[in-house]
Amino acid sequence: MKLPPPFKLRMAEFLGPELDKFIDALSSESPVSIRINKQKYPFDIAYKSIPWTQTGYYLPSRPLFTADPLLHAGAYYVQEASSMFLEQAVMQALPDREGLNVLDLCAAPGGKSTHLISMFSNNCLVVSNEVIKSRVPILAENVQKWGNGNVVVTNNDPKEFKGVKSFFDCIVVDAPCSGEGMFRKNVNAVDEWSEDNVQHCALRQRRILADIWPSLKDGGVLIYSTCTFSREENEANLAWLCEQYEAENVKLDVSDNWNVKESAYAGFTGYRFYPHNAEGEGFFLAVVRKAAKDDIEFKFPKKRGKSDLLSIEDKHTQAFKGVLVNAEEWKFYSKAEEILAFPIAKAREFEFIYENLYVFSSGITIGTFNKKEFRPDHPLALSVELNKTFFSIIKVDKNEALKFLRKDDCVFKDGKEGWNLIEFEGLGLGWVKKIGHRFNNYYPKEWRIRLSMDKLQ
Ligand SMILES: C[S@@+](CC[C@H](N)C(=O)[O-])C[C@H]1O[C@@H](n2cnc3c(N)ncnc32)[C@H](O)[C@@H]1O
Repeated sequence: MKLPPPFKLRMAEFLGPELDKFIDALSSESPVSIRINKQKYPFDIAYKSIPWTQTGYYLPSRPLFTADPLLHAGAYYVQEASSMFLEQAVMQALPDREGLNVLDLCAAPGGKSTHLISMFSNNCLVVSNEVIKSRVPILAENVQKWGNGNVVVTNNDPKEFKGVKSFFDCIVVDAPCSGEGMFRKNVNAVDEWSEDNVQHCALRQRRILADIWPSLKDGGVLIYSTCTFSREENEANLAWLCEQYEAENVKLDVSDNWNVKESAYAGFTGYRFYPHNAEGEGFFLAVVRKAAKDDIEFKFPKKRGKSDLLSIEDKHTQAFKGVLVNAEEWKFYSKAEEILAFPIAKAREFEFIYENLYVFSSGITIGTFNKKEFRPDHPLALSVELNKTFFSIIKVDKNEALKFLRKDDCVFKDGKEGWNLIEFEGLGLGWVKKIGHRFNNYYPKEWRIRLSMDKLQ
């Protein structure tokens, strides 16, 4: 790999005699790793575990992930190992995770969001935001596959969070960066690297931090990460943040065996992953806590904003309430034709997000009533809250699952007239509607597998 000389000089400053090892590591194979969705796949995993997370594993080689129906069912997420260190920041800085409001500000394609969702249960609200419109659908897809209903996917610029002041207990800023830590995985990042770009990224990151800071509650935690090594984009930005605002640096306990490097700069401590030390790509993470003032209770504004969300009175929910297990813990809403559900525990917060931000998808979309017929929505099939006794189930093998996921015409031995859930190894994949001998495949066309069956087998 031909590295830009000024980049090498910068790395020599950090690494000294270890520079050659670092450069050698950039020419070695990247580890392949996945993070398991324990709510969907609670089984023992035979692979080597990633030490800084309870649900991450290294695979011995890279399989054709597209050909695994379990990936499409949301049983796991393919994610770079270092970035799973987010779990340590959350677990250590927020040991009590009850009733919190959480924001993942730079969320697409959803690696950190799906990880956060696994750490914050239904009495918490998770807002998963992405500013770039074209990247929002893949984020929503990954969140929906993960299957939890306490999540709102939004499409807003950080400065548009102005109306959501002092609301979040935790904000994750996985900032757009110069990508030095991804040189091994993405050689284009090497060509795009320049000193100017590092400065440009650092300034953009400061803008993002300054824009979102007012949305963090007093005493709240901001977790900042990048996949780059430059000090300007990492410690220096956070030292600047603590200088500008009232915030303190939170230190984490890191085991020596993980080979994560604690870095100190201008009195600020962060955690660095170098590919020749830790088993993963280059990564940086640091945590700050906003100074706690006397009154840390968030109060909803008296005047409500506008929203297209209408709550459905309880007496009108009987026809579809049974589709969720523990339906009494969910509040039902209509949005245009659609019925959706959100945990009652966070219903007011959920409505507040609708009143203030541009919501792309949210909660569990249950379905629509068309000419009095209930038509289930795709996310319901993927939901961990689905009450399977409500539906007829067609269990499929791998071959049938792949055909279904390709949106091919399918014929099944079983199945009742009407809606049937397609299930692979106990996990919902989507819906078919049986009409006479025909099965209409309702897998979303934008999500379908595009590889041919012979390439998948
Ligand atoms: C490092 S990636 C996020 C990866 C994601 N957190 C994950 O774990 O899958 C940074 C994200 O920031 C978004 N982004 C780009 N410019 C931005 C800006 N000015 N403000 C906020 N986010 C931005 C990018 O579109 C990208 O999705």
